[in-house]
Amino acid sequence: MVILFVRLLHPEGNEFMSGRILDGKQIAAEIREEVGRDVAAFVAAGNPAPCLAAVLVGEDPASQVYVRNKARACEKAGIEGRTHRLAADCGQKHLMDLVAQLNADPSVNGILVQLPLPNPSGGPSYDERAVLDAVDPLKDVDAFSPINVGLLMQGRPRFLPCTPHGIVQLLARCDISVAGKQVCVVGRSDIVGKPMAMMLAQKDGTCGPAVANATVTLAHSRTEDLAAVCRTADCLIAAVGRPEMITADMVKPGAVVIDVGINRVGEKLVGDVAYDTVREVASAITPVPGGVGPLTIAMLLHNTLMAAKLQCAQS
Ligand SMILES: Nc1nc2c(c(=O)[nH]1)N[C@@H](CN(C=O)c1ccc(C(=O)N[C@@H](CCC(=O)O)C(=O)O)cc1)CN2
Repeated sequence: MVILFVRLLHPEGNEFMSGRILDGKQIAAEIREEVGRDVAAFVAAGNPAPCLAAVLVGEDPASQVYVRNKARACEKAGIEGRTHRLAADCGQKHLMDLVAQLNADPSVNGILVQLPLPNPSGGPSYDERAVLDAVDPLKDVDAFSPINVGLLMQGRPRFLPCTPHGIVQLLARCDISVAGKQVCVVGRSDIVGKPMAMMLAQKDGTCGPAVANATVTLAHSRTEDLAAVCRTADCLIAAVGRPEMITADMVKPGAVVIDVGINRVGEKLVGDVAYDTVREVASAITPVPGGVGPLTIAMLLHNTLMAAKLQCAQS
């Protein structure tokens, strides 16, 4: 892992550090290699290669990239990746039928439905919740089904949602402990914000490596004086989907800043954090691209192998 650690002199004379860059891409590569080795051992023990079915509805360019990258990552790790492409206007029933078919197919270990589902003008709208509810919890490698969300909530998770799990791995592998510390998660989405807050507040070891026991604040668009709330955080996790919304004045000096945002601004990809200026205040920060994003895919591979092992143990 490349760690940049540069000492600078502030124009006003205070010495401070430019934050260490947390290289998610490198850590994701390490995890993918580990999963690849575990897959090889699983297959060498006489099991079929794990199989992940990805369902892509419509032609959203970003979703196409993510699904393609997931298929490539599967292939490299020795996992069979199957992509099911449906037209944007295929309709709820068609999509539900495909999920039911994948649930029933014993050769499929993991199922994911790429989000967001399209919302074509004049076309059918989708009940996303109903689709995610329909995925067999034992194949739910995104951990979006109510059973898996409930198990996490109760502190006995089966699968961990990929992006928050990636962040936990990143912190652990960079030797950053949040135990007893103030963590502020900005954004209350079902995919990132809510499960992230839950995972960091759990007891040690509940969610993998010992990145837990934090005192968590879950902030959102209605939080009063968001800047002041953010400034209380030793670790600030931004998952709001608004380009460069977290500015340096919202960050406590020395805080660890994790940027989950991936926003396209013209040709450029930017996070939810104003990287250049926040880096001057933070002790460590994830870049965009190359931070949290790659970890999402690495943890999906991890979950797919786990699903294959679970199903193997049950048969
Ligand atoms: N079913 C799911 N849908 C979505 C999820 C998810 O976990 N499950 N998360 C996001 C999209 N996503 C994975 O699906 C994802 C997003 C970004 C990256 C990534 O590696 N980003 C790169 C930049 C890539 C680019 O050029 O766009 C980076 O940050 O370095 C991976 C996966 C929403 N939907």
